[in-house]
Amino acid sequence: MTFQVSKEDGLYYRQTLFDQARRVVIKVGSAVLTNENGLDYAIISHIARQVSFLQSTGREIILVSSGAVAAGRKRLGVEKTPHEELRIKQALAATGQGLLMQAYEQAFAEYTQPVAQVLLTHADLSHRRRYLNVRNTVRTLFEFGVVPIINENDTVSAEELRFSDNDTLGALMTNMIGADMFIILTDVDSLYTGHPSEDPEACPIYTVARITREVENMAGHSTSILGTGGMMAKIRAAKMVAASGGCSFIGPGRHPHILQALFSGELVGTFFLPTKGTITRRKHWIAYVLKPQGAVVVDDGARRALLEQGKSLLPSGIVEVQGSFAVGAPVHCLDRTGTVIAAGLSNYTAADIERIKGRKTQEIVDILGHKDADEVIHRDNLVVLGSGEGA
Ligand SMILES: Nc1ncnc2c1ncn2[C@@H]1O[C@H](COP(=O)(O)OP(=O)(O)O)[C@@H](O)[C@H]1O
Ligand SMILES: N[C@@H](CCC(=O)OP(=O)(O)O)C(=O)O
Repeated sequence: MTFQVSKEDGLYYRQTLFDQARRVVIKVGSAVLTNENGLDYAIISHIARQVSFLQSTGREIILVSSGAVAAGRKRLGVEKTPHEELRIKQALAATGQGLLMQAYEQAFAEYTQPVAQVLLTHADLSHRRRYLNVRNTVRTLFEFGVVPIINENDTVSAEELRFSDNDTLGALMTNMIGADMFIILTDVDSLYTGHPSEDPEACPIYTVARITREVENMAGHSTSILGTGGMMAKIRAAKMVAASGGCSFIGPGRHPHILQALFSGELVGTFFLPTKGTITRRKHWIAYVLKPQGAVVVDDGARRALLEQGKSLLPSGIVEVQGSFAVGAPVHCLDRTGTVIAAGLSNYTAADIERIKGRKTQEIVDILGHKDADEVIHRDNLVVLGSGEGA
């Protein structure tokens, strides 16, 4: 299996990279934080102890915590239904978030560790200024020695503008603050080769060197009873972090000493190494934070130019435009099979691309009566996402 490294190499990477990690994002799932009685105070207390210890070693820690909906559900006695309305979830989150923070405040107080609540919506990260504001606040909290506890602001997040899960939110925070490590604590010991409760032959993976299609396919669609994102969201999140040069870990959040075990280099859970040839934070923001407002389908020549030659996208390589978008909008580039191969910011509106697609750069002025740029997407604003062949 090409995506893995040997146990010995994996151990070496863990010891070195955990030792070097100064900024760490730790995401804890609902499946870890809650039990049949609501919030699991014993687990929250273990997390507070371990995070306070890491903080005392001079590291800066962000906690991304789920659990508001699950805690609110228990508090109000609302049973989970298959297609629960968003407004119900939002009301449960509003009820549970206070309980969650109260539990953290108390648990961290044992270690005189101050904490802060930060609730975010996707819109907060997709506007560059708001994104920078959040980053400044988090940095200031670090200066004060505070552990920020982040969750999605579920009460105001509209369905189409959600992060979709806290694994994604955690990966975006990791990149935003330039953390070296993203730790995902969940209710399984590690990533398994197949869904552990459906595939009796599934075995644990220790180190993933590269997140290939094979690795992505290991994740089953289902989540635990309480979770939202499932393993698929965790692998996607690890891929985002790897692309900007960080490491990720997926492991058992109920293990009372999991963070100590990890930082002393024990072989637990699944460790994802950074990908070589990483992208800048700005490009990461373009590719992963912004939601695409449309797409352009490119021909085989343009596909090669983007994937193999690091070129900009010219109108001549475009065969189709999808959606309606304005100048500067984030768009996806698809190959002829419909696979997303790149993301970027468009220099032209969808309507203008419709008119100049397949035409030479020199013809743009004659067709549109103006020319804002030679390229539809300049390579400075373009991020290659994969070849669609196991990348
Ligand atoms: N290949 C796999 N390896 C491990 N767990 C998997 C796999 N595929 C699917 N899962 C499921 O993912 C669940 C963890 O995700 P989730 O329920 O969203 O937890 P959390 O609340 O921690 O985010 C596990 O309980 C398991 O049911
Ligand atoms: N924001 C939601 C959690 C959403 C979520 O991603 O949950 P999970 O899959 O348990 O990490 C809450 O606080 O309940």
